[in-house]
Amino acid sequence: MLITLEGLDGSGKTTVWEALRDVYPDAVFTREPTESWYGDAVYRSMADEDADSLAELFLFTADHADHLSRVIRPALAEDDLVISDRYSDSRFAYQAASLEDSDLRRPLEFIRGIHAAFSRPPDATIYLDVDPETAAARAGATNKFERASYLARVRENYERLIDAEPHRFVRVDATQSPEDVVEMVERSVERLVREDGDDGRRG
Ligand SMILES: Nc1ncnc2c1ncn2[C@@H]1O[C@H](COP(=O)(O)OP(=O)(O)O)[C@@H](O)[C@H]1O
Ligand SMILES: Cc1cn([C@H]2C[C@H](O)[C@@H](COP(=O)(O)OP(=O)(O)O)O2)c(=O)[nH]c1=O
Repeated sequence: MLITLEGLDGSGKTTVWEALRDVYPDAVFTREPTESWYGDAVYRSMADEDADSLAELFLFTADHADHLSRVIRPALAEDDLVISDRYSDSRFAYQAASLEDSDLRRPLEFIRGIHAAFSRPPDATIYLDVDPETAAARAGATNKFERASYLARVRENYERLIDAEPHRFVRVDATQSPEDVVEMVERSVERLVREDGDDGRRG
């Protein structure tokens, strides 16, 4: 089963991802951007204010393709629980915001279309919901994506994704204390894993 963690920068994904590691020691914990030369290329582009947004989309997507073949698909073939800190929804939300003012029509649909051809959608996605101002303040604006005005557009895209697939997402109020957020997420993951097991027995 593949569970992804999504949300704005500073929403607390890494904090809950670390906490889940203690609860599920046998699960595969992974993240995007990945730790690979593809991930390095992505970080290089992020550090460049003038990077072309379309080229940047394809760098992130190349990193995802490598992540799928090297980590995600092999782990799922072994029936492992996989928990990824960011995944394809980050591309749909962030790169659609970056490409909003480009010549590209309907960037979010375009990016989803590219992924539909090759990706493996998550079984469930925990969305850590926080306002853009809190997110930017927590993240410390260390990269070009961590500005409140940009994050506001990213958040709108996440809302569109949730509207399109309400059953895949679990929304957690990430303005609560870290302890409360971790507890909510742990309870949600426990339920998702249990329901997945029930399905398996029925199937
Ligand atoms: N619920 C929370 N309330 C307040 N601060 C938080 C909360 N969750 C995380 N933080 C702090 O915000 C910063 C970003 O958290 P992090 O888990 O790295 O978020 P992300 O991975 O989503 O960018 C860190 O300094 C972290 O300690
Ligand atoms: C995976 C992914 C990340 N991003 C952005 C979101 C973050 O600003 C940045 C990841 O940087 P990172 O330092 O890992 O931030 P975080 O801890 O918030 O995940 O890359 C995209 O724009 N598109 C993507 O597909």
